[in-house]
Amino acid sequence: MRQQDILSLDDVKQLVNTFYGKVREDETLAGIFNERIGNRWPEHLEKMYRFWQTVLLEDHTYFGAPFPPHANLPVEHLHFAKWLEIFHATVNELFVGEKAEEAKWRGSRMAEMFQIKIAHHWQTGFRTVV
Ligand code: HEM
Repeated sequence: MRQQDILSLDDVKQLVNTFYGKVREDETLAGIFNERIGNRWPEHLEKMYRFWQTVLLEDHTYFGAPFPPHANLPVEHLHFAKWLEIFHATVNELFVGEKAEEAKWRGSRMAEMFQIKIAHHWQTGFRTVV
């Protein structure tokens, strides 16, 4: 167990690899991820390193739009609750400090925002993906 903050790209990689390792074994989430990602896991992980590197280390390497790939996923509150449970547990297991808190805070805010956008997306008949 390492108890230090998330300070480098190697730390970000460790967080992302450990998190998605657990996701891929979780009965609620594994099927949803595998169905969409198929054999593109290496690319997905690379993208997520860049996403969290941008958020936590202020190294701007991610230029995507996070929401659109989630708009049509078969997910509801219970999936986001599970995502957050695994993400928070992974951060707590590996890191401690300001960036570790920020990672959990950011994950929670994004999960909240995605759920609001997904609800809106369904209500408006799939017209909005922004
Ligand atoms: C129920 C919860 C979630 C599920 C099932 C889920 C699933 C996925 C899947 C399948 C992809 C890959 C899409 C593709 O490449 O075809 C993806 C991409 C991504 N996810 Fe999630 N996700 C969830 C929650 C979150 C949360 C809370 C965050 C924010 C921290 C997040 C951030 C991202 C980002 C940044 C990408 C890459 C977007 C891009 O293509 O640029 N996801 N997600």
